[in-house]
Amino acid sequence: MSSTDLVSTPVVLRGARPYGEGEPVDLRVDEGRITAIGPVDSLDTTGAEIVEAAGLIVLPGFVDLHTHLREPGREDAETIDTGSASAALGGYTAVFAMANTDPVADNAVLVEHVWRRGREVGLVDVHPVGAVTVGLAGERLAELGGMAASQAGVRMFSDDGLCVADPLLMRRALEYSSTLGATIAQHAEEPRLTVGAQAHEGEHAALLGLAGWPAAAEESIVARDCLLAHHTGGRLHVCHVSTAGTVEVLRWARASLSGLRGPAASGRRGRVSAEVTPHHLLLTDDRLSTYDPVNKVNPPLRTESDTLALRSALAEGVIDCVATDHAPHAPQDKDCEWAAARPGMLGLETALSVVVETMVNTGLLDWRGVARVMSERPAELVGLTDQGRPIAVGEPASLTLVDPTAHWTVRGTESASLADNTPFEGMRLPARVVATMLRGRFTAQDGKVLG
Ligand SMILES: NC(=O)N[C@@H](CC(=O)O)C(=O)O
Ligand SMILES: [Zn+2]
Ligand SMILES: [Zn+2]
Repeated sequence: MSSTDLVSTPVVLRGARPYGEGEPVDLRVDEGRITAIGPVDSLDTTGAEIVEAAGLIVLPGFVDLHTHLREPGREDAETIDTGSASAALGGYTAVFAMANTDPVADNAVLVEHVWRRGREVGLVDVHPVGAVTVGLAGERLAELGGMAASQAGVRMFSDDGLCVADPLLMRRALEYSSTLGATIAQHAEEPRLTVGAQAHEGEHAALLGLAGWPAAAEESIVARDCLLAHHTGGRLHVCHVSTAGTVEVLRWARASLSGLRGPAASGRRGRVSAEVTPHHLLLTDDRLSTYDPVNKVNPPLRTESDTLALRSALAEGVIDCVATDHAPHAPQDKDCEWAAARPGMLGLETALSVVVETMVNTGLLDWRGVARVMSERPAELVGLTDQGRPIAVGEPASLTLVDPTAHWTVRGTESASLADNTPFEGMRLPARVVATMLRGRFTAQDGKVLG
């Protein structure tokens, strides 16, 4: 039995505001579900642990469609255990673990192993993402059916880290996965346009003499794949959208290719969804001047006008959700010269604060909107039925308590992740996750992980 199945003590959360709206309420949780919601001090507290939550906001637990947990293969950078702890501290109750491990998660045995290990740790639901192609080699399709039918019930496939560049293979992947009700998450990067690329192709890369990664390398693949999704009826999810041009392509695809939007259209005419990372919402390529590889990421940090376009697209729903692309790296892979460093940034513990800084404090999203982009929409995209649910009686108690008035200073060394490659080091950010509850049991409280 996994620790998440243990019967938990009843809890009454006292005085929090669901979605930051209306009057504070008390919310009672028994055996993993919300059993009562009422005015403060109106509920039966018999046998319950009372948790004071005045001034806090309660949201549905966050769902991350894009996490790198590095196990198996790079347990020196992250493990399912440490990555789950980081997720719980960040307010997450479910994460999708990318397949670019060593060995690659391209078969039923491996995805079941990751899934089972996630259950044993029990801090967050770990859903393995299966590779699209065998060994991420981009040559032949992996056994998608076997992974979907395994205990792990894989519902998302991705070669993330690499692009499924061959259009015929991408077509076949979309066709095959649609019969499984699964989604292909594409790392959109035309490899011929990014040979040796080190940074966003623009003014800063030119000044520093770094080989450029042009926006068109992303946009051309996104355009191609939207057409293929339309043609095949497959479900496409675009990973880490980073450019204003990609936003325009998504807008066009949704407006002109009928059937690309909304659950009603899923299945027959194809469907396209997209995510943006917190770092692409906040950071720009002017950070490159320090040559600090902590700023190296794929796709690269872009320009300010890109960040602004990404923010509006997220607010409007052209980009569906926030996904962290939490990419821990061991010190020897980051504390080295720029060209040798691996791309990737930590993200799980800072995601909410960066979303508040870029989306809430700018007036682009309210807390209801935060629930939509960090929990409800990602859960819906992959068909999770017990995550991203309304905060209502009878629903699973997978919840995140947030202090909207807190400020904190990011320190990589204080994170639960094994790695410390946060690009937000030393930044003072707004809002803090105070507690995370997975099916009625606290997984994190006041910055501590509860195992
Ligand atoms: N984002 C990154 O820069 N790196 C990711 C791979 C990826 O998401 O493409 C990683 O696995 O480290
Ligand atoms: Zn990627
Ligand atoms: Zn990734």
